[in-house]
Amino acid sequence: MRTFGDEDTIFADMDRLNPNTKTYQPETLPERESELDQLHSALRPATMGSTPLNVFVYGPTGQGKTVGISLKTSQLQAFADEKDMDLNVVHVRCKGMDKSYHVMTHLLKSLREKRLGPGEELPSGYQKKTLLAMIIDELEEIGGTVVVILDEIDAIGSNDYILYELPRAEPDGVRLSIIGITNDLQFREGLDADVRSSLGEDEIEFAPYDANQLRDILARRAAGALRDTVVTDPDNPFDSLESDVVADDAIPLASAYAAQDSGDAREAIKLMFRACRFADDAGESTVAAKHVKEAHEYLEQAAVERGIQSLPLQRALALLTVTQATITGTKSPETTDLHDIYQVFCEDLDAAAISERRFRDKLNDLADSGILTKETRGRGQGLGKTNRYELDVKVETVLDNLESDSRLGSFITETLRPRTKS
Ligand SMILES: Nc1ncnc2c1ncn2[C@@H]1O[C@H](COP(=O)(O)OP(=O)(O)OP(=O)(O)O)[C@@H](O)[C@H]1O
Repeated sequence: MRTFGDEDTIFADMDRLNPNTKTYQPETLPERESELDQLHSALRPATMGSTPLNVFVYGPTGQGKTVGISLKTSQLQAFADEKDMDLNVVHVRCKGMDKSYHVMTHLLKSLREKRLGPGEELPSGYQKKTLLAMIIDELEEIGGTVVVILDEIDAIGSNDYILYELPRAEPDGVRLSIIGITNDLQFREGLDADVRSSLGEDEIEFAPYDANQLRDILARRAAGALRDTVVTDPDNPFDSLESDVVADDAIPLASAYAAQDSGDAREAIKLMFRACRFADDAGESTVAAKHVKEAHEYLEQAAVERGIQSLPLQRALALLTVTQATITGTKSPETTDLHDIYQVFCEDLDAAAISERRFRDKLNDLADSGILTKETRGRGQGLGKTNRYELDVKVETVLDNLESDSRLGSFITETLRPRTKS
């Protein structure tokens, strides 16, 4: 067994490469200079005793929205504290709150904690209107300038009561600004026109990072995280990176993978972090492209496994039909063949079967998420076309990840698993 403490490591400060925002928050975001300038301009009225503007911030996941807004509002808070101005920032993460009501209870709790300190109970049992009145009262108790950040606000779906009412509330003696953040572009498009115009007095887009920006981000985070690794010119982090630990091609490869996926900085950092940990755990002194490749495969596999584990029942059953066909050696089965297998499975499981057309949609969903491959072929002259499906993952991966599902577990153990052994 390895012993703690006496191992060599390539890390100087591991937290700097940890993508978890609670573990490490960057002090600067040069790639978001222009977006943060726009936010600056919306918040600046607060420094002059006026009301800062409401802002709607949108862009895909992992683009520095949360961290950027947090940097800018902390800067504003520090300024206000220095000048003895009455200003408070309240951050509510709406993820997992599926209604305006939940957002309101959490907002009220956060506002109370701002004033009274941590440990406030989540209010419950109130009517929506009463809750709104309580929020307004609490804002008035706090007074001065209050910036409310509603992060991942798309969680509330179409239930946008809070987004309609809050910007219209006029608490006495309070200069209120609301910053709504979302990574769901459809949510933004689908907002009521009134809500959009009052909440989005200013709208700021965080467009996806390109590969060069990701290279700079990774270079800055690697410097400081890894031993003997420094950036000598902050304006050109990647070009000026000097390192005894990172091979020249490692960061470009990690950035290229992330840029090709979605330009997500969180993914890029996660990939680089994993590559560094692989190298470190193997006792190697250099992080090379091979570690990045290994990390990429590892994370892709982990994502596929999570995807399989969270499949709804009908999609999981559709996947099991292709798995069954693979186990029995049927090459490229057609939808009809798979639907026949599916009906037998449904009988065995005592589950209601869906039509072949809907079943085909489930197979296509699985192909879209990279768990199956789909090929459309002609059946021969005048006979139309047919879709054929194959697993894009190992049989074992499917069985291992669905076996813990309470609806399917014993069916897999008793019916499918034994066939893999024959
Ligand atoms: N320009 C940057 N420089 C350094 N790190 C960055 C940069 N942009 C983002 N990050 C890092 O990437 C991760 C994701 O950032 P953040 O949480 O702010 O993204 P987001 O746009 O709010 O994503 P989501 O919509 O999923 O909440 C964090 O670890 C953050 O520190």
